[in-house]
Amino acid sequence: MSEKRKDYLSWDEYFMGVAMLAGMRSKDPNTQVGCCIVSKDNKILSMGYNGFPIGCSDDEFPWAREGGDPLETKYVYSTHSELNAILNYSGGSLAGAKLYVSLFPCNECAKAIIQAGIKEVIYDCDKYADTPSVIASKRMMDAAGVRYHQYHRTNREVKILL
Ligand SMILES: O=c1[nH]c(=O)n([C@H]2C[C@H](O)[C@@H](COP(=O)(O)O)O2)cc1CO
Ligand SMILES: [Zn+2]
Repeated sequence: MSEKRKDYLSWDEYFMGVAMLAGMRSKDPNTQVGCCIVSKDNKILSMGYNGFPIGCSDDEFPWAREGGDPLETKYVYSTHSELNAILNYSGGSLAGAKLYVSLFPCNECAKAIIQAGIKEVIYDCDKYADTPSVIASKRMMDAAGVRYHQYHRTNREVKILL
């Protein structure tokens, strides 16, 4: 009798992989972030990546990180992957859901995560851990009882021919 496959993706690999794939849609030249929101029973509810809002052209709005004029940087225009994933959900409540994201959520996304009732955050990179934004984010999630932990990389390489 043939046995079941052994090298299938774990739930964590699957959802973080989906988050990373969503991030590949980002036009941000410096940081591409992807997010996947999952129900308690492991069903994908929503996805998102960082980009400008609908109607704000990727070709007309600025992607610069710095410069004298803040209005000529991406920061005042880009919607973060986590907020996009929350806003993309049209199915009702996200209460009790888990959120997979390739970069630790900032303080603004933490507010949205908490208010949406999301209870667990699984993140990959935490490259802005020392910034006030991420420190504030962790403080709010700690206070609100949102658990967060880093994704354990398995270093599995996934090859998809597109
Ligand atoms: O939580 C986040 N989610 C998210 O989507 N982003 C996006 C906003 C920007 O487009 C980009 C950050 O750009 P940069 O690393 O160049 O500062 O990542 C940034 C954060 C910050 O942690
Ligand atoms: Zn954010």
